[in-house]
Amino acid sequence: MAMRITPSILNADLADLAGEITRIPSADGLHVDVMDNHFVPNLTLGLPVVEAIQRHTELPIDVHLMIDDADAWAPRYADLGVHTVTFHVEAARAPIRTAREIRRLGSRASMALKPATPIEPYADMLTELDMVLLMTVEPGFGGQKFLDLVLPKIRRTRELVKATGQEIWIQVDGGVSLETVERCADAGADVFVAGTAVYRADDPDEMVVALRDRAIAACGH
Ligand SMILES: O=C(CO)[C@H](O)[C@H](O)COP(=O)(O)O
Ligand SMILES: [Fe+2]
Repeated sequence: MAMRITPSILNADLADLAGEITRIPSADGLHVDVMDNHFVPNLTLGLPVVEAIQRHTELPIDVHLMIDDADAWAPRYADLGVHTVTFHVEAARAPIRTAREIRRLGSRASMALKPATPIEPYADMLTELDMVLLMTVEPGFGGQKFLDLVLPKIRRTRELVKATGQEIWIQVDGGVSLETVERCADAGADVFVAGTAVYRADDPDEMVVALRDRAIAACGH
């Protein structure tokens, strides 16, 4: 199973995004955190900035929407032509329709769950998704401590994904580092967001490679 590292630019120098992106050529994608100060108590960036980032990178862009009214906003990001659009199920009124709309517009559809949101109620809609994002911190801020209590949900999600017979990626986001990446990979994750670990490293690209190597070594599924 391929292991992918998608660094978050949340803790990069936001005034020099173009420069920061060139520091991680080995990344498998670029994770962009969109926050609206309603769904989470923090405000970052939106459509115009994502559109501008697209002009500066060949990396697949993975947009993580932490915003209310996900049904209305997610298709607008897919419309930009980004690789993946992730919306939070807690912010969606019609997650199946929204996932289908993202796919219809040509992006991969992904749904995120906060740490306390169970996966079981969504088992039957997994086939509508290309990726599930399991938050390993409460969304809103970079640099938080990894929540081990999410590990059983990662395992359960891997079982449910296996049962579909489809290739649905499982992404973890929050507190992923050299210390925690193995636990996530062993539990069944195959896409890893790392913000602080990558952008606070002396050599961010070396860290991307090191995280991927550890994930591959620990892959227990
Ligand atoms: O979605 C997020 C926060 O809500 C970020 O992607 C995440 O926190 C990455 O930062 P770090 O690796 O520092 O935890
Ligand atoms: Fe994120």
